[in-house]
Amino acid sequence: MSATPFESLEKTLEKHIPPEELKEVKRIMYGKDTKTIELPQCAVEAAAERGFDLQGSAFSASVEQLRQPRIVRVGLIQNQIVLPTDAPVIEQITALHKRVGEIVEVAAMCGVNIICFQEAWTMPFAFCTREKVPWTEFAESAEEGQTTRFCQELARKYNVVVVSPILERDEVHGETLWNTAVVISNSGSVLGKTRKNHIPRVGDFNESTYYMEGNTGHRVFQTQFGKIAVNICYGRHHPLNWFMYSLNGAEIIFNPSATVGELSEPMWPIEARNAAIANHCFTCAINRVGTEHFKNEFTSGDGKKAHTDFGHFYGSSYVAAPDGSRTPGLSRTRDGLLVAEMDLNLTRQISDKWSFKMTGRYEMYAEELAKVVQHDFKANIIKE
Ligand SMILES: NC(=O)NCCC(=O)O
Repeated sequence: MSATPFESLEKTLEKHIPPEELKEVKRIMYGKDTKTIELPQCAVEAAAERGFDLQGSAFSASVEQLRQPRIVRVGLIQNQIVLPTDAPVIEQITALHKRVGEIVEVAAMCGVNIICFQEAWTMPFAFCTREKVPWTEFAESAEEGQTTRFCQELARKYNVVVVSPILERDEVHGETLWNTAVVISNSGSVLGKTRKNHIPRVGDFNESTYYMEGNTGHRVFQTQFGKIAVNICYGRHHPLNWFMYSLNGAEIIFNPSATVGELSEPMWPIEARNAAIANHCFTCAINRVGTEHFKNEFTSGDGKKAHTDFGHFYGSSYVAAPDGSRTPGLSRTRDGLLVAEMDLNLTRQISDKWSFKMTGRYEMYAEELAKVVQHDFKANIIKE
């Protein structure tokens, strides 16, 4: 990182563009303006004291004659690891529980109903190393692990749905490891789990060393606050992955991620936002923050010199709405909590306007895709 870190795109635009032009720039780049939510003073003070970025934005929707608004507040948490990566495993996990717990407390002050953490939130993103030890020791049972028990307490205490993405150890199936999001109801019970479908094979993201492609399909969780799904990290590059969650009825799709500036930053503001537009739903993109250093050097066979860090995880978590609008992003460099208020009625309102689900030619795609996946498929190219 440079000496003066680039804090966020929004801050730079606000600093350099005159107000009248800024309005137009934002209209084109960010869509219909979101409203800043006035958050309680106690939350603002706690965030300042605890050293994290706190932002609140609300999306607007039309008032309908036959349905009441369905207002939901979601909370997105992005954070750095707390201890060095060579600290004892249990101490690293406990320190992360403590840090995220104090941010969740502020989310509760802000009236958040559903909260989601970043991908593999209880550990450093050690998958770059390809070392098994001690990283596999961070894996836990989705149903009974200490992290799930911790989240159950949070859910009960604050009446909040918790989406907790962890490295899962599946003892029932021969200790298989998975990249899993556990969904905990606001009652405190484990509603279920959903696994990452797509494993990256790019740069230092050597994740296939650790866990397998998910086998839970595109399940959607009916919560008290709406129907939610979780498309974990690399799944955001796969439009059909978002699409399938949406076909199963997801109104909000969370995308807990871990990705670095050099690899994906220009794609970040586009992909989840495009998914919200294409699927008439809300999407929540969450990325971790900071640079994580490892004891042993590693390479990824890409010609780069051996190194001990992944690069900078750029945070910038945001929420996008089906009308194409989006919130400003959280900081690129600091821990943060983004509170976004939405009326879920907007999903149907935009669906009625643009009708992508009606105009999509699914039967034609299904027929053609069935042929494409055959080993003897021949591309449909007409030649002279
Ligand atoms: N964690 C993960 O899947 N990262 C892959 C890199 C990216 O998707 O930008």
